[in-house]
Amino acid sequence: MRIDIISIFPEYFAPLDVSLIGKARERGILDVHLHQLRDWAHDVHRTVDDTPYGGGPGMVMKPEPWGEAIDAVLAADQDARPRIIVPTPSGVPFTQRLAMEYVAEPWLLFTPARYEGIDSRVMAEYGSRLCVDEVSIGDYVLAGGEAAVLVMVEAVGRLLPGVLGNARSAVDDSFAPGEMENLLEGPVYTKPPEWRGHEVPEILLSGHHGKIARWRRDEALRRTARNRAELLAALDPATLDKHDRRL
Ligand SMILES: COC(=O)COc1cccc(COC(=O)c2cn[nH]c2)c1
Repeated sequence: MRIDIISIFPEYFAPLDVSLIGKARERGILDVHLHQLRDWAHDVHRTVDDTPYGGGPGMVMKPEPWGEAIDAVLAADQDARPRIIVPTPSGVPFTQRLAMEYVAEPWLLFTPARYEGIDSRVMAEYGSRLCVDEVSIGDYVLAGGEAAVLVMVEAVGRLLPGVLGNARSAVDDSFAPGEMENLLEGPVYTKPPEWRGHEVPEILLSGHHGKIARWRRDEALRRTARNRAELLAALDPATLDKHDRRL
């Protein structure tokens, strides 16, 4: 998978050199290209923003530098087209399901904005011939989209085959489509069996896999009811067996 990121703070993406994503890059599973937006701002001050038409607070990112930067990225591979992802509070929710859709894409282009956002004509220009997604990682406003890009690259990158290693499959994730979809992970434990007077739930030491699976689902349902009751409402009743309904 190829990922391109255009930003006025490319140094913000140093974390993509370490840990899981860093290793995936070393192993050639992931190919990340960073671009400094100001390289396409040709005035002496390399200006990328200006005051908003219609008035209002803050500044808007000018269309010209973005247009030239995106054109330059697209020119990197004439035979392919990237999916463009714009982090914004006004976007569709970023979910595990969307991450699974993105991991199937051969090429992603992230365009994190600063200030009040990018002149809307930029995405209109590319939306006519490419897939342009405005995506939100949550209902809050950041100073820029760079942190949102880090979140999405990690959520997508960890799903790439070979990144998590055989010990761990992303299929078992919370929110992953299927049995655990719309359920939060329950508690997890490891050695020692007793720590500062706290014991590991007996069932987990029993080796009885059927009962352990049942206990884990119960704990997932309880935690979901406590922290995200609205997700329970989204649960397909057909997937709730009589035991669940009793909870
Ligand atoms: C076309 O879209 C744009 O121009 C982007 O506009 C903005 C405006 C303000 C802040 C941001 C950065 O993203 C977030 O704050 C964000 C993403 N997810 N949750 C919060 C982006």
